[in-house]
Amino acid sequence: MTEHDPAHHVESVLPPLRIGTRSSTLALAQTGMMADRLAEIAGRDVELVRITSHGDTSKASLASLGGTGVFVSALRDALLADECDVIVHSLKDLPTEEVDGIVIAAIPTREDSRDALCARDGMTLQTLPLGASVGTGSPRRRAQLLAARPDLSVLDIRGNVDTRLGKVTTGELDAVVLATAGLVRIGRPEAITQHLELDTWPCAPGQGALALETRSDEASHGITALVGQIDDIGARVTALAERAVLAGLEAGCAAPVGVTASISTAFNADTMAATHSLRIAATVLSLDGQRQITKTWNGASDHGPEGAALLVTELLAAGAAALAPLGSR
Ligand SMILES: NCc1[nH]cc(CCC(=O)O)c1CC(=O)O
Repeated sequence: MTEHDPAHHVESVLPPLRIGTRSSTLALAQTGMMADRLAEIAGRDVELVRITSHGDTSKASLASLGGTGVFVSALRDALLADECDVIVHSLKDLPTEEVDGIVIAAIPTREDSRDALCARDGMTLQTLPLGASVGTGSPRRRAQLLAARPDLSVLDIRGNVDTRLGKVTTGELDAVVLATAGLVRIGRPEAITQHLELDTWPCAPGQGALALETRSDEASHGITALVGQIDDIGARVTALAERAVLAGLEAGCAAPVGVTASISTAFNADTMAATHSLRIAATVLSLDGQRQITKTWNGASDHGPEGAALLVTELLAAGAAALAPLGSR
């Protein structure tokens, strides 16, 4: 998908649908995929509008800039200013509180939500040498790494997915932990030397899911409905259940919290109907990885918000707030 792909040129009176995106390799890859799908269903031209924020140009740590929210705000400002019609985010980077004038019009089918170890020489968490250096900017991943291997030297890194991978290629680090989804989307799945399984290594809430936002005013209803056609109910239910736990804990994407939701479908021969059950597992870790609390909930897939609320109550009752700085959202 390029900004002016002739394959997507359709004669019509409508101006092109403008899709706002960050300019990182990952953002362009995932927005391009969504642009292709929207062009197909919209029957009209689409164009990408690149939005650069302070977070993309500054070398300061992400935390000092106010977290990943800096990227999100720039996109939302452009959407509200009518510089674009749709914006595409990684759902896990979206703060959990709602914003006036904006709706999540679609959460498309989710990519693999597992984290991945990308180590030199094909190594795994088990085979990395004693004291090996592993890079991550995420407190959750740091805590999970130290829980598995307290001897590791976990280094705080930031930058785009390609920059992070580069630190392993050049020998600066022995390994980095990244999201499988991002690696797949930028076409680098071969860099993965070990998938970290969700039952022992829960992901960030919403990891692997995208969120497409539109304006919620009357005039934008047509666009919201159009974008809504690429919503995936399973992705929405699981990703929003995971985010509800994060919101209930009043935690942000930088908190050492992993939440994984999954749906299983069974056919009931008595009622001749399929039942969809939802499982949510939430873990809060201490920053040093030495302590963790995990709670799980199983129920009907349309009771995700209630399940998430119950988990939050149980986690807090078990002392989650004392275990880790959940922080402000
Ligand atoms: N915070 C950066 C970020 N936001 C979304 C992804 C990956 C793609 C996804 O989770 O959908 C990444 C990179 C990473 O965590 O490795």
